This record gives sequence, structure tokens and C-alpha cells, in this order.
Amino acid sequence: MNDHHWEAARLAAHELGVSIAGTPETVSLHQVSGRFLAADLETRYPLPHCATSAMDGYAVNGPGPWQLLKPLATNPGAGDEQDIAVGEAAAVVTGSLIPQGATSILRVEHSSLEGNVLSTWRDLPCGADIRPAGIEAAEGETLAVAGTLLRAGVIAAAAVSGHDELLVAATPRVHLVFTGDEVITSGRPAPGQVRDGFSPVLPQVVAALGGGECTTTRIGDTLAATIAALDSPAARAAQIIVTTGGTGFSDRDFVRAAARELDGEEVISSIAMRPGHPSMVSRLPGNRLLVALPGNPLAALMALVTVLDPMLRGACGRELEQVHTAVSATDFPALPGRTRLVPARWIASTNELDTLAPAEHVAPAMLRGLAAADAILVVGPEGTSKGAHVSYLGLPW
Ligand SMILES: Nc1nc2c(c(=O)[nH]1)N[C@H]1C(S)=C(S)[C@@H](COP(=O)(O)OP(=O)(O)OC[C@H]3O[C@@H](n4cnc5c(N)ncnc54)[C@H](O)[C@@H]3O)O[C@H]1N2
Ligand code: MOO
Repeated sequence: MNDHHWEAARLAAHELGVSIAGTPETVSLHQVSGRFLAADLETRYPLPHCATSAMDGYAVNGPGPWQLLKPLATNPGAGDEQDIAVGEAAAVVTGSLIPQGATSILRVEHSSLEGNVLSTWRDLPCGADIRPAGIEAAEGETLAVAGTLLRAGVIAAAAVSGHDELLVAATPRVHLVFTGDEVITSGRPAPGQVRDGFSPVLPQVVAALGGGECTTTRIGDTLAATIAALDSPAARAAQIIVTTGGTGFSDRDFVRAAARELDGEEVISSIAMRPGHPSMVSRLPGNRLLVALPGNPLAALMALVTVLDPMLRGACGRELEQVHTAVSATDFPALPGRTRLVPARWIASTNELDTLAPAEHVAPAMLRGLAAADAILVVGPEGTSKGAHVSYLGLPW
């Protein structure tokens, strides 16, 4: 078996994702939540596009007291703003256009009105509470770059900067195949059975990473069932097929053999990582990618972080996530030929960088450590020592 280095596996998976990226599509702002921008988001006009009042009160010209020309404000946009000369004022509300001649806005709570003479006991600097046109952004200024996840803040900014629809990355179609005769989906497992840790989370994780809604199927451990699952109409309609389990070399593991039977080209045979070593990526006919995650639950999720996240990023026009740097709370001895991925927690420290401590219960078949984790330590084969820098990735879900 020819191991891919961990970094090389990530890069290869990202490139494979790029190779299956679909044509970006234009989608209504009301439907873009959770999608990824396919082009930089630029303002269509200056923000704000006209000078407006930031407060309810009075537009005034020069120092007070002022003659109030217009005691009642009209709605912003009514188009009946009145020019004011030095010593004059006109009522405004928040968002009103600034009348010609106004030098500042006097807040209503800082004003007193006797007859039509308006005054204030406060200092009123020139420009106070006037929102000048373009103060937030010029026309054509970039608010978010291609690859940004469209969430509330960006979508709202797109709306107020003049967009009705956005160009978003195409959603790669993903088909999930859960293998294992012993895997049950509810209740208490009998001896030899296990509860399925993948089907309750993989669809959501795939969707969050840009894969949209998945199709899923569950199969037992036979070669025929595995071939049929990789060649079913749903699997043939998908661009990425993800299997769980069956990556090993026992007479009960069929994913590699099934991929070969279907003329798959094994691009990644295994990854020099722990856990997750038997992960496999194959290119199936029809420009479809097979990501085979191991059955051990932590191994599968660390393989997902290593391969599926980069692949979906590539397919959605996003960059590979760069690893970050923290301080290691513990020694990790060298482990020649293996990169370790270890669920970890932030701990209080006085270091210049934040400190990550490995979680407990992080063997390949355990999920307890991941359940408590804030991040994933990435420890190279050379290991690291307490207090030294160490790489980490955020949790992608
Ligand atoms: N002789 C060797 N045995 C194993 C090796 C090895 O190098 N030599 N590698 C080990 C490693 S590392 C891993 S990882 C696993 C890979 O196993 P498979 O991908 O073939 O997966 P299975 O054999 O089908 O299952 C392994 C394990 O995971 C449990 N499982 C499967 N599906 C689920 C699920 N949906 N939810 C929870 N748990 C699941 C399954 O019951 C098994 O216990 O092989 C090692 N063996
Ligand atoms: O590497 Mo396996 O992937 O330890 O469970």
C-alpha cells in the first residue's frame, strides 16, 4: 500500500474537488443561505447611497438658535426636503435625506422648542449625526470574497448594497453509503453490534461543507451489495460517493474490491495518518470521486477532515483551510511515518499563543474525546514537546 503523506492527501483531495466543480449558478438572495460565493461581493452603489440623518430630530444650519421652518418630519423618501439657510432648521427622522444647507443634526432629546425657535444647551459639532454618502463603502468596494459562506451578515450586506441574487458555487451532489452488517441505527446494540455513529451526522456535515442534500443508502458486507451501491442510479447521479467502513483488507471488507470491479482508479490508497490510515480515494468512471472512510468512528471523522473537507472546498471554489498554530500542552513522542490527528481542548495559559491539550479517550474507535473537543491537533511524525508550537485545524462542522 502506497501511503500519501497527510498534507499531500489534503492537497490531492482539494485538487480532485476542483476537478469536479460545476458551473456557478445565480440564486435569489432568499435561497442563498449556506451556499458559497462564487465571485467577490461588491457594492452596486456607495453605502449609504445618499447622506441621511442618523437620528430623529432637526437638521440645522450653523450655530443655534434656529428658526424652525418645518416642525413635522415627513417619511424618508417623500421627496419634500426643504433647503435651510444659516440659522434655519427642519424636522427630520432617522434615515431622512439631509436637507440642502444642513450642517448637523440636533437630536430631539437635546432640543427645546419655544414657538418656532429651536435651541440646544449642548455643543453641536459640525457634521454631528449626519451619515455621509459612501462613509461605509464606495461603489464597487468588496464586502466579501469568493468562497465566503453565505450567512446572515453577508446576505444582509448583499441586500442593502443592491443585490437581488448572487453567483454561488454549484452544489456537488453527494451519495452516502453506510456499510456493515453489525451496524444498527437505533436502540441498544446486542453483543457484536454497534450503533451507527455516521448516519445522524454525515448528511449535516456534508451539507455544511457545501454538499447540499445527500442521498443515502445502507448495505451489508458483500461484494455484490457494495458494487451495486457504488453503481446505483443515486451513486451514478452523484459527483462524490462517500462510504463508511469496509476499507480494510479482511475477507469482510469490500470497498476497494468493488471500486476496482467498477474500473475505479485508486488515487489515494491510504494516508500516513493515525487514526484514519486505511482511508481511500478512487476516481470512478463518469468523473465521480469515491471517498472511502474507515469504519472506526474517530478514524472516519479524522479522514473526513483530511479528505472530504478539502474535496468539498475544492468543488465549491474555496481554498484549502490552512493549518493554524497553537502551543502544545503536552509532549508527543515521535511517530515515524504518521501524522497524528488528536481531538483537543483549549486550556487557559499565559503563552503568547493559545494552548491546546489533547482530549482524553481518543482511540480510533472512541468518540468521547471528539465530543469534548474544540479543535484537532495535527502532530507531525517528529512529535512535539510541551510548550512548543503545534499545528491544529478547527472543527469543520
Ligand atoms: N489486521 C489489521 N486490522 C486492522 C487494521 C490493520 O492495519 N491491520 N487497521 C485498523 C484500522 S486502523 C482501521 S481504521 C480499521 C478499518 O476498518 P474498515 O474500514 O474496514 O471498517 P470495518 O471493518 O467495517 O469497521 C471497523 C470498525 O468500525 C465499526 N463501524 C463500522 N461502521 C460503523 C458505524 N456506522 N458507526 C459506528 N461504528 C462503525 C465496526 O463495527 C468495526 O468495529 O481496521 C482496523 N483493523
Ligand atoms: O487508523 Mo484506524 O484508522 O486507527 O482506526
